[in-house]
Amino acid sequence: MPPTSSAASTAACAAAAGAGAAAKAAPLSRAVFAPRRWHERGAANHGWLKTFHTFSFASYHDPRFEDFGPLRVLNEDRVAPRTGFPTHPHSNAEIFSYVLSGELTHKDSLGNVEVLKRGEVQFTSAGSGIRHSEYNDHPSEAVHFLQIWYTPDQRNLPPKYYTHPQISDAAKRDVLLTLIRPASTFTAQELSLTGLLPAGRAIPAHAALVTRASLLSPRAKVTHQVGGETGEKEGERWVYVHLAMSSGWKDPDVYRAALRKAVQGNQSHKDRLAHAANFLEHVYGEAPDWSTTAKSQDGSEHAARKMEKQQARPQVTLTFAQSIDGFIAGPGKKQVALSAPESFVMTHAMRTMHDGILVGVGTLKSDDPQLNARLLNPLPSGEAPSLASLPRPIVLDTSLLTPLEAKILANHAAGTGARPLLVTSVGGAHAARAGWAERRAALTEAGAEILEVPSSATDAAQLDWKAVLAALDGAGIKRLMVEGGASVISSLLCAHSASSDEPLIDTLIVTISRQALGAGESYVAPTWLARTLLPGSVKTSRRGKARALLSKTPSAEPFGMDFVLAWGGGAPPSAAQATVRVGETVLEEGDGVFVRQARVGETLEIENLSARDAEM
Ligand SMILES: NC(=O)C1=CN([C@@H]2O[C@H](COP(=O)(O)OP(=O)(O)OC[C@H]3O[C@@H](n4cnc5c(N)ncnc54)[C@H](OP(=O)(O)O)[C@@H]3O)[C@@H](O)[C@H]2O)C=CC1
Ligand SMILES: Nc1nc(O)c(N)c(N[C@@H]2O[C@H](COP(=O)(O)O)[C@@H](O)[C@H]2O)n1
Repeated sequence: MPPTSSAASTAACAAAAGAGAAAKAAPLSRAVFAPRRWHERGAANHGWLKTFHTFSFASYHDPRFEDFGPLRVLNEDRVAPRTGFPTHPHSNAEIFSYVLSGELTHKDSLGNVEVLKRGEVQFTSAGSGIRHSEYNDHPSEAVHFLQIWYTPDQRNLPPKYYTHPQISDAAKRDVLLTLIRPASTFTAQELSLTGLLPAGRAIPAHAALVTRASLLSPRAKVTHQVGGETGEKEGERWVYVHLAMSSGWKDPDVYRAALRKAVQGNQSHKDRLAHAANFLEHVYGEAPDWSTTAKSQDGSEHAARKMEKQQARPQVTLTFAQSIDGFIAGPGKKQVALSAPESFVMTHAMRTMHDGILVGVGTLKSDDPQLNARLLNPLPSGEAPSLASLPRPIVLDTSLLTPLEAKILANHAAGTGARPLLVTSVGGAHAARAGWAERRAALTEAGAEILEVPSSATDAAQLDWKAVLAALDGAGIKRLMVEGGASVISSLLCAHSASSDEPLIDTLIVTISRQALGAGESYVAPTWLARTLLPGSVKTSRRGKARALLSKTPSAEPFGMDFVLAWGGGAPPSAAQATVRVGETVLEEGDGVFVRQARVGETLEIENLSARDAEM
């Protein structure tokens, strides 16, 4: 039976913390988030048992991950049919099993025998000592469950055992259901109960922690109020959120091997193409189409999305490569290959997803680029990218100074490149300059199309971005990739930022090279970059919509020695795997996140970004 929606476990763990005034239901102000990625957790595949360990456990040992407050173990286990953990002892641990799918048979030295199914929880306070076994007696179905251990704050307590009546999915849907609370928050009469608890009653733990579960519907949000379950007034708490791997087991060895190849430069050309296509599909929600008939069919999906937004402009991707110290070219605007070979392939793959690639005339003169997709050759089909799949080179060139011998013109004349489009200003100072009309005629003769648009109202020397985009849209450019250089990137970012209600950039993709240039051409001051791009800047921003794109956590992907960061893109929410946002951290299935320095009274928002249920 396929795992359907199940529950996710949110473990909120108490920490000794300094005092501070209680905030009133405000978002976390100074909390520190540290993701624990699924493929970085300890993992073992014993055949009968597939397991992930958040903390050191069994043969997995990492001194950085021993515990988190009283939270000592968080294992996500899949046990094959008719196998399990034979009888073994425990003492001074509180053990919580949470079944996501399948059946788990528990037997212990206190005489308890129980077959736990989805939605059933079981808690053993091992105290001075118990022995138990956990078995999957089902003939054909694996059991998938979380096992979580807490370290009690008292040693050698009398052993105790608790279960719940089955908790339905409906009871956990779109709420944070409290399963465990500190024993100190129960009455003596409540504490005297053991075994099967009344429906809805939380389980007491001998530790300062609260454990909650949720089944979040697509796009639903829940809010965890820090310290809200224990009535505290002030101080700091720690929170751990774990997103269960409900849509199926993922093999960490396969993932790590692919990652190693990607970062060590061991990818074959085919691997590089596949890696680039996967990444772009993740960002845009569609993979590049390299069939010979691709491109210039007006990208129906993009056109549809555009119509939804009623924009008279193309979908815009701004992309560039920068050194680790923030330069996009060397001193004197000398062209530098900052991108690793792997990310160059990704950039060329991205080019084939756009109708036009735009640069300023500065770049055209200094780099003489081709703006084609030659690095994709050969495609998986064995062929070179077809002429029909190539984007049109576009140059912002108000004075029409594009050299007649530019490669983009030569390629077009030779039948190996799409027709260049030169964007110039209509009338005005540029057209009045000596030789403008002659250059216009010569460039047209050389095969270029000339597009005239008004100059910027605020800066007569520059073209107005809204006018440029509208004109390109009219010329059939429905998807535009802006590559640079320094002045163009800077002016587009400024225009985007200034245009609060009608942002101009839909997707931002930045290749961060590990090279440091020390000096060179930067497109913008690093502090401005940080203010504009970094998550959190939205808080201080008065430019809501425009900055909204840039204030989200970007996707990050290694390409050889580079990291590529992508904001926006518009991929539809995935239905294959759950993805949730915890504060500003995005988790995929099997990931967790440590949240430190959350203050009592503050709120942590968790949102399901995917098109399937998320279980925490
Ligand atoms: N690392 C990377 O990813 C990339 C790096 N680069 C590097 O960038 C450098 C070139 O940058 P730069 O010299 O600034 O040249 P640009 O390519 O940014 O071109 C700037 C010129 O474009 C014209 N222009 C017209 N309208 C506008 C507008 N609205 N905004 C900005 N420019 C406009 C202007 O010329 P006019 O008034 O005559 O029309 C302007 O001088 C090169 O060293 C190149 O190697 C380039 C691309 C990518
Ligand atoms: N992605 C990327 N990485 C770099 O390191 C770069 N220097 C650039 N530069 C851009 O690519 C153009 C060259 O294009 P062709 O290979 O000739 O097609 C260059 O002009 C910049 O726009 N990009």
